[in-house]
Amino acid sequence: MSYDKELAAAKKAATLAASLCQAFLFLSFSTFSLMGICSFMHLGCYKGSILETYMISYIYAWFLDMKVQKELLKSDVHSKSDKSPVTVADYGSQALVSFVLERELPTESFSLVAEEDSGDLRKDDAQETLQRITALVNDTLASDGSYTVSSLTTEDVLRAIDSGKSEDGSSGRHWVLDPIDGTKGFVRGDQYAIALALLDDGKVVLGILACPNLPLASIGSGNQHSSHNEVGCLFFAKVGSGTYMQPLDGSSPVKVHVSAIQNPEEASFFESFEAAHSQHDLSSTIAKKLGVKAPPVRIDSQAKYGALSRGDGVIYLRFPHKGYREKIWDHAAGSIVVTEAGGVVSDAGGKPLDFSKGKYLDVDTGIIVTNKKLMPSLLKAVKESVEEKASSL
Ligand SMILES: Nc1ncnc2c1ncn2[C@@H]1O[C@H](COP(=O)(O)O)[C@@H](OP(=O)(O)O)[C@H]1O
Ligand SMILES: [Mg+2]
Ligand SMILES: [Mg+2]
Ligand SMILES: [Mg+2]
Repeated sequence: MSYDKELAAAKKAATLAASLCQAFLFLSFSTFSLMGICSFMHLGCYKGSILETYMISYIYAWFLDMKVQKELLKSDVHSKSDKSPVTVADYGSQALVSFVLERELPTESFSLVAEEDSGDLRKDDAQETLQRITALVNDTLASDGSYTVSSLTTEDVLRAIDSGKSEDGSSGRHWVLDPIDGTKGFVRGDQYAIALALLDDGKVVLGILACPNLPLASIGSGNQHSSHNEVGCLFFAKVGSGTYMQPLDGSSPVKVHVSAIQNPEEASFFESFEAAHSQHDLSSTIAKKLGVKAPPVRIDSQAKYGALSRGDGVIYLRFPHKGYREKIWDHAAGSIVVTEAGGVVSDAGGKPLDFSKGKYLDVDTGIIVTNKKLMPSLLKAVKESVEEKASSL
């Protein structure tokens, strides 16, 4: 099975969803830039040329932005029943990916296991939000121009969000989508990813990670905010064919490989930015035991898998706090991106991840990722550290 058609469709869907997300952030920024200009002129500062005024206003607006961007985004950030955040862009991205996959693969039956659903958007008080989502989807489709569709209605968008809705991944083909992975990072202006994978009979056969804020250059030394770096990476992997990375603007892909570092003293490791998502103290004990010298590189989302697949770091450690159950959309795309680049992804007991059991991914204690050479010593350090932590409680 080649999965070439599916890969092309998935790349297109994830790339368009990435544009939607960036447009959402840009619009948020522009709204406040405009407010900045208006406030500046209102304050009676209009004395020089139009250009000068514009430039000074822009700087003024930029300062204003820095202060209020979080406030602005709050109006488009909602809280789900589990208290986790979801934004207008999460829903828009899911609707768009679902729309593009169905358009590009009309002859295939469509089954989608995705993070979001339309439940909250069907409530009376969500109508304004639903309209903003619909406008964002329509604007993205219009600026892409590939599909001759009249504008989608709010009902079309609700239908697209729930289209193919499925929880069963044990047999047949199922798309697995996280429309924005790392929503907290997205809202903060940090890393996030659109993560899309295809399961065939319970196995991940292709995966895409669109990481709009990830520098094209290595973030190995933790320079994810470097202003010299161009950003926007698309990672893609197909079973048996390796992993590639290309700029999100569409330039040529290059094949990537995990780092070959075997000496932990030269290795750096990734973990979640959010301490609530992973036990940082446990990772630190493991790293020390292993002999890792570098401090952790903490970034949001499956951008960690992407960065590891191209050798920016050597290890990714994820140990959710007790009671949390991992979901397949948080790891399906990332895991194939790393394994096709030569890495290994397992739970803390060394078992491969099993994506065939529906939306949950039940793992022993946590998820660990590294290259083949380092995995045995990492597993040993993990086992000892987990036992030590358990006996100290
Ligand atoms: N208490 C918790 N423990 C572990 N993971 C959690 C968590 N709460 C939320 N998450 C998951 O962590 C993901 C982000 O991963 P990371 O910490 O690597 O950035 C979230 O994805 P979403 O942002 O798609 O909801 C969410 O699924
Ligand atoms: Mg979420
Ligand atoms: Mg996620
Ligand atoms: Mg998400």
